[in-house]
Amino acid sequence: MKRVLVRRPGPHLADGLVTHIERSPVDVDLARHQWERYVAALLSEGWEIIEVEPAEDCPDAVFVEDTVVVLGDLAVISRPGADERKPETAGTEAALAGLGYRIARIEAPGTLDGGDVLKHVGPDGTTTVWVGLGGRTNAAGIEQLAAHLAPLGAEVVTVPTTRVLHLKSAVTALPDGTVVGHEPLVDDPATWPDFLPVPEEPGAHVVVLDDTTVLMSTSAPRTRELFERRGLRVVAVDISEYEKLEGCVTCLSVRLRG
Ligand SMILES: NC(=O)NCCC[C@H](N)C(=O)O
Repeated sequence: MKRVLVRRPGPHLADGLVTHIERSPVDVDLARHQWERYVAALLSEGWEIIEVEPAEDCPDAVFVEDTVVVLGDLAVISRPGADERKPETAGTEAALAGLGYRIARIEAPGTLDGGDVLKHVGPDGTTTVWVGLGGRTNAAGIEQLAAHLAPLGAEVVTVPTTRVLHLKSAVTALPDGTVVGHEPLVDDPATWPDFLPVPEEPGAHVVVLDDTTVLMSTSAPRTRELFERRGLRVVAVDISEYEKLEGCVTCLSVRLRG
């Protein structure tokens, strides 16, 4: 079963947080249209869409990835590092509890954003979870996540993240586990022995749709070519209005597998 959580953008999207880049005006109507296209791309790739109830007072709620870490039958509800985003988690918890997931929570003083969590299941079935320690996620949050995931056999590895908002703003993984990133934004590429540098910052962000297909932004055409030369099929979507808010393709959804 391939299901994916998404959350419709609200009316205050343009007021979303911006930390590492200059603020530029967001066209909310265009952003709505881009979100519909993003969801349509997932649907046409065979994913069942599950909408989390909108959180209209939270400008950044569309970045649903930050509110949860899902592994197996467990949903660890995050405690976002930015106070403005803390109310977003209730809707995500309700949606996942409704789908039958076991619920655990990151508690104070821990903070953790789902965008800091990169998971990979190796060919031998071992799960590695790299977690960015930086602006939004603290050591207590990582310790709690590790304790929640340990019974599921996952190994949690802390990765200092200072140059971008979240670990997954810097690196993501291709279907074969190769970790890709735009080197100037990666604190220590040597963390991953098979690190693959990509020529564009948005090229660092992929959503794995199946063993040979990735979803990525149209704003990284040279990286797209690089991936296609490696034999990957690429589905590209324009998410310019979300990129102005330091969002990327990964943060607009949470894939639920199995
Ligand atoms: N996982 C992600 O990359 N999330 C992007 C969140 C962007 C939002 N404007 C924020 O600063 O929280």
